Amino acid sequence: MNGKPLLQLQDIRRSFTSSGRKTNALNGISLLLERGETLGIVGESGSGKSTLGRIAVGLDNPTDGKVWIGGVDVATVSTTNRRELFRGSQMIFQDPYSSLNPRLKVGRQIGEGLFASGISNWRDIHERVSELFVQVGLRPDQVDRFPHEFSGGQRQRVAIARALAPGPSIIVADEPVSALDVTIQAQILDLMFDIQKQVALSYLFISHDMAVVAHLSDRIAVMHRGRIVECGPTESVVGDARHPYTKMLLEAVPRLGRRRTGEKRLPEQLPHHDAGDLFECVAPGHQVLVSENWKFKPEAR
Ligand SMILES: Nc1ncnc2c1ncn2[C@@H]1O[C@H](COP(=O)(O)OP(=O)(O)OP(=O)(O)O)[C@@H](O)[C@H]1O
Repeated sequence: MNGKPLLQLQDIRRSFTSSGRKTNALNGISLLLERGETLGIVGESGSGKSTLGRIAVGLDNPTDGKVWIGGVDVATVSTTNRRELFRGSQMIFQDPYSSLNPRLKVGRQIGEGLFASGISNWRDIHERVSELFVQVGLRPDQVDRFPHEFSGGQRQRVAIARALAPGPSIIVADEPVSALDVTIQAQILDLMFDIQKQVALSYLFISHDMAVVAHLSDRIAVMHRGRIVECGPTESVVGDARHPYTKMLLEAVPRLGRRRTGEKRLPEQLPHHDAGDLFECVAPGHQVLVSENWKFKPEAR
C-alpha cells in the first residue's frame, strides 16, 4: 500500500427511509484512520456508530460523501475490485453468536475466509486456522467445535480469529465486549491490544461505553446525532473534555467521571448542532478538535 491514510471518510451522509419517515443517521462525518492506530467512536444509542462502521467496511454505502481505502476512492472501482479493496477491512460484532453460522464448525468458517482470500490448499488452511486459534488464546483442537460449544468470551475470540483470517489492515469492532462480563471484557480488550502489537492493524473501535473506548483507543471521536462533536487524543478527550456532550458521557461513567471535579450535574438539554456544522476528525498528531457551532435546544421528541 502507498503512504496514504488507511481509511478516509469525507462528509459521509447516510439517510434511511422507512414507512415514509426519513432518518438522517449520518450528517457529514469526516475522519482519518492512520496505520496502526485505534480510533474509538463513542456515542449513545442511535448516534450513528454502527452505520458508520458498516460504511467503513463496505457493508453499506453512503447516501453522499466519499470513502477512500489506502488512497483509493471506493466509488471509482468496479464491484470485483471493490470486494478486493474491502478484504483488508473486517468487522467484529457485538454478538458473536449471531455473526457465526451455528451449523458450521468454527474451523471451517474461518477456513472459508482463508479460501476466499486465495489459499486453496486445505492442509495449509487447516494449519493457518490452528495458528489463528493459538493467536486468539484458543486451543487448536477446538477448531472442530460448533459455536454453541464455546462460552461468550471464547466465541468472541473465534470471531476475532475469523476477522484476522484474510490478513486485514483494518478491523471495525462494533461493541465487541458489550455483551460480555466485565472480567471477560478486559481479557478481550487485552487480546485485541496484543494482536495489534503483533500484526500491523488499525482498529475503528465502536462503543457506547466511554470507559471501554478509553481503554484501547489512541484517539477518540465523540458522535452525537450523526455528527462528530469532539475528537482528539484519548488523554485529552477523557482528561479535558471540551464539548458538553462529551462531558455528559464522561459523567455517566463513574470510573472516568471521578477524575473530573466540580461538574456533577449533567446538562439538562443536549446540544443541538446546526445543519451546516461540518466537523472533520482528521487531526494528525495531538490536536484536539471541538465542534463549536452548537447551542442548547430542547430535544425533539
Ligand atoms: N437499516 C436501517 N433502516 C432504517 N433506519 C436505520 C437503519 N439503520 C440505522 N437506522 C437508524 O439510523 C440511526 C443510527 O443508527 P445506528 O445503529 O447507526 O446507531 P448506533 O449509534 O450504532 O446505535 P446502537 O448502539 O443502538 O446500535 C438510528 O436512528 C437508527 O434507527
